[in-house]
Amino acid sequence: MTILESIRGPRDLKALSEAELGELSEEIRDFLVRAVARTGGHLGPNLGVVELTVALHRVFDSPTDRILWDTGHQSYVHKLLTGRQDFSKLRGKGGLSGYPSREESEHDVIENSHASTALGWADGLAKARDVRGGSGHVVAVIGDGALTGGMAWEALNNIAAARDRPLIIVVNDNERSYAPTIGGLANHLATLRTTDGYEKFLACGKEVLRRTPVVGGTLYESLHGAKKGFKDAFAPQGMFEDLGLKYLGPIDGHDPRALESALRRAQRFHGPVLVHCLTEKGRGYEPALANEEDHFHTVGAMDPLTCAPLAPSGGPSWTSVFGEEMARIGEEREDVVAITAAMLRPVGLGEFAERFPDRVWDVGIAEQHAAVSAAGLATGGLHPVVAVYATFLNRAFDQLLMDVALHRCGVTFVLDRAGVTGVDGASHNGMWDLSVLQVVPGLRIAAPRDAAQLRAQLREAVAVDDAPTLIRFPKESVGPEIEAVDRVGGMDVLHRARRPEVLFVAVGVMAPVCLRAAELLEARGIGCTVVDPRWVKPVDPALPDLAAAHRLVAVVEDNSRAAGVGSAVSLALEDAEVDVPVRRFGVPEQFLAHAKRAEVLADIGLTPVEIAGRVGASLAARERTADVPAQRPAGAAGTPMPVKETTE
Ligand SMILES: Cc1ncc(C[n+]2csc(CCOP(=O)(O)OP(=O)(O)O)c2C)c(N)n1
Ligand SMILES: CC(=O)[C@@H](O)[C@H](O)COP(=O)(O)O
Ligand SMILES: [Mg+2]
Repeated sequence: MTILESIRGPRDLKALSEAELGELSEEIRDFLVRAVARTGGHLGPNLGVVELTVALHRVFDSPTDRILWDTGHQSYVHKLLTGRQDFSKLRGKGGLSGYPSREESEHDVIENSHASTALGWADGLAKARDVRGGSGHVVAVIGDGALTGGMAWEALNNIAAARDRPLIIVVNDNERSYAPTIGGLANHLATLRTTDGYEKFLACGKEVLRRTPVVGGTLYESLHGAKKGFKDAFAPQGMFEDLGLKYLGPIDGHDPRALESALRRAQRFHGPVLVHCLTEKGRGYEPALANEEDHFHTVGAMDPLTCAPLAPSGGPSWTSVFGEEMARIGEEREDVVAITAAMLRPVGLGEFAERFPDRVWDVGIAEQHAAVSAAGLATGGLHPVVAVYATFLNRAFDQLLMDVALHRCGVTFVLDRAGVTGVDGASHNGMWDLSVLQVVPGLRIAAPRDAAQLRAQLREAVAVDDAPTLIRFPKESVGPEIEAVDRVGGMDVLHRARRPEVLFVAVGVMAPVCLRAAELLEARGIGCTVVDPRWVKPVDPALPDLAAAHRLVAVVEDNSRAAGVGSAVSLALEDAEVDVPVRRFGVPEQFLAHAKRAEVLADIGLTPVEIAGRVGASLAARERTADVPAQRPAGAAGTPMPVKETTE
């Protein structure tokens, strides 16, 4: 049995010797490379926190002491040490989540993978402990990237003010988000890193004094008092201390003894203390360290030796189509600029940045700032494109509403990973944008059905300079192009029956799903029209009249059913006094467990068979209550037959 296999919980760590700790770190790294190469996941971040996580669980007593993980993608080692060593289905249906999960363990607190929240959680937990007269430490581990998020500073402002409230912040400083972390904070952390000499000098001085009893002790106390002045002279006053936090560091985040010593010092401190740990993302795995792009922040399933992907890529991604078109637009329009929130390459801005380095900004993990800065850029005469993952735009809603839209700024938001993403679990699905953003006056939203539409709609969007525009597309490979057979208003008609009864409004990538559902219904004698509105907000003025020529409207969107495009279509028909029922198909108002995108879509019924079955049943139900049954050829499916299960 390996040492790792003998670890059933954090208690089993306490008795390990220094040599065993070294062996355990090696076993954990070996395990991570093999397991994550099999399933895909966050390899680089977890390789960087092996010794740190072991030290945390040796010094503190989780779950009495609360250990919080910011963003949570670096919690695999924490899971290994808290009784969860079956990584065979990591991020897969029924397997371990890729983030902390309360359902999995009492050691887990923050489940969402949205960065920069851990310090806020820590502030609240520490206050609750004190108000309730509780005990136990609150320890928040936050990355240098997550520390660039505004919420972290809102929390720091509160934490630092409570000089007598014990709270431990561990900064996991590996100098990277995906790419090297940007900004003044990163520069400041770099300055602090250079005070390493001060810490070593201090440690060495203490060692000498420790060995000279009595005199040494007295001398130590007097020197201790002088230490602050000494530190000022020899080490820059970190802004953390200026804020009122005790600063310990920089600490070698891969040295168990240094880590434990610093954490025990922090433990004894009767106020907020920040432990600045220096770690290496991807440590111990050469291919990760050599990967300049992101040190294997996230990897797909791959051969651990060659790093060759195990699954063949399914063709060009939406991200790559966006990135290529952005670069072409950048050539033609020198007023078009771009903003990323620490995800330049993941959102597809790599090529644009290479060609126009002065026209792209990485603002750190700061989506709110990205939106407000874009309002400034637009007002300054440029056309900014803000590229983020859909789920992360949630936190910039007010800035989009009150800074961009209120001032009618020509800003284009591009949401990658819109709709169900799947393996990253509940907090990563981009399933809220089409609902939340419905209420933004003047905002125009497009949902492309294929690559050609993405290119066209992106160009249409950047041509708008007096209102915000937004384009959203999913995390998957781009499907085959779907030609329109007609056009009604601004909408593409993708299919039209001779005697149409059902109008499918297909939002973006739901077009092929709607076309297949229409096929299944027509096999039962129910004629369908399928339209792709292209721009889903505002609802196309021609849609109510088109709907009026049908008996039922089915709106299908890869977004929450609540208050999405379906609701907007209902409102548009109501306003036009068109009394045709609308069935809304989308994502239920639930937090969806992690699984592959296709598995989740099947589980929530966003498949052609399910949709066709439910549309057919709807029609039948209306037939039963209608005065005059629809005239259909014999054998039509006015009387719904169970839709035979076909593999879609
Ligand atoms: C609000 C938000 N925006 C973007 C992301 C995407 N994201 C996940 S991890 C990461 C980088 C985190 O860097 P850091 O905090 O330094 O942690 P590390 O991976 O270096 O350990 C980003 C940008 C996110 N999780 N949350
Ligand atoms: C933790 C985080 O938010 C990102 O690393 C995310 O997991 C990446 O998602 P993709 O793999 O879809 O790029
Ligand atoms: Mg980092």
